[in-house]
Amino acid sequence: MSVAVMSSKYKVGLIFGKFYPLHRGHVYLIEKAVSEVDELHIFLGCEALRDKQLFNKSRLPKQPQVSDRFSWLKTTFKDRHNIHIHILDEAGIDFYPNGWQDWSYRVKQLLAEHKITPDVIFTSEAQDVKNHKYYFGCSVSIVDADRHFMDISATKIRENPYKNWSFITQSAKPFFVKKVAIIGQNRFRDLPIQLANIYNTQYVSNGYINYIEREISIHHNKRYLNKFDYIKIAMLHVERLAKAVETANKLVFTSIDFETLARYYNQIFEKECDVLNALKNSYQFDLVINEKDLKQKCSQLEYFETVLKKVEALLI
Ligand SMILES: NC(=O)c1ccc[n+]([C@@H]2O[C@H](COP(=O)([O-])OP(=O)(O)OC[C@H]3O[C@@H](n4cnc5c(N)ncnc54)[C@H](O)[C@@H]3O)[C@@H](O)[C@H]2O)c1
Repeated sequence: MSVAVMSSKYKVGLIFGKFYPLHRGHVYLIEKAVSEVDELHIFLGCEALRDKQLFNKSRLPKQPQVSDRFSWLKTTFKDRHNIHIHILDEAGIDFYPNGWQDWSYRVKQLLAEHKITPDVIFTSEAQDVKNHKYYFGCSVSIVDADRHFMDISATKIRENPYKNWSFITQSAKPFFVKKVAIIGQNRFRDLPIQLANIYNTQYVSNGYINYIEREISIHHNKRYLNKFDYIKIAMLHVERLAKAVETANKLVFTSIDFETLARYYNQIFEKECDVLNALKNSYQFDLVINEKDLKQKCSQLEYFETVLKKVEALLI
């Protein structure tokens, strides 16, 4: 039995965007567009000064680089073989909407380079239709101009990524996840687990901590962990954190940071460890709370409330 091959409305479609950051409204536009074309080309527009300005105006915890934005698109559409992603360097062109002529010229150069002849441009910006038609001479298809289907914009996400978390694509979320280390002993040790439960997210455990603390407190001659074990423990922790970030809900919690680990090493072996020191300086936690830095003689509830307040402040 032969299967009828459905023909697309258009052969080649284009989409332009900054994807700063990539959200589900963009994905809706792209998936809807690709159902009307044989091949879809997405152009990720980059302009260093504009991108920096957008970041400065935003409440994003760190600036997404071109490589991040490219990788969000690549990851999201990794199984969509007729979606092609290109980087469009917009350097030196007046910012939208003042540079249409130069901008379209730059786009046309890139299209020629890749031998792309567009039949249609997809956008949700009704005000751009006239210019797209004029400069590219092809059809323009408007998708959900009023954002009925996915009521979100990248501006809103930049203003508050945590409030708009559900709109950020799964591929982009790890970039925004904040890492929190809550360090302490006894009942303080439960706090990162409690918070992970409250925030419906991941706790990254490290079963070696109890061991290490025993080695510090009991000064016997026999050591169970050698210097290399410490490096292995640190690397394992980096790996576990990275894995947790992949599926975390805004935050990940753990009970050790690398500064503490380097200090323990120092105490035990009475020397510095270059690997742990490098990790301590390069690995960024967004919040580290150490029991010893908090007011002493607090009740468990007071500790809980103090720490919770600090964590809440990360998501504002
Ligand atoms: N320099 C110029 O004069 C000029 C002119 C035209 C275009 N441009 C460039 O084109 C790019 C346009 O980027 P942008 O700001 O539109 O990017 P964007 O990343 O905000 O949006 C990308 C696309 O997704 C659509 N979209 C956004 N939210 C949506 C939602 N909720 N539902 C459905 N669709 C949604 C937008 O309409 C756009 O078509 C930029 O790189 C800009 O510099 C520049």
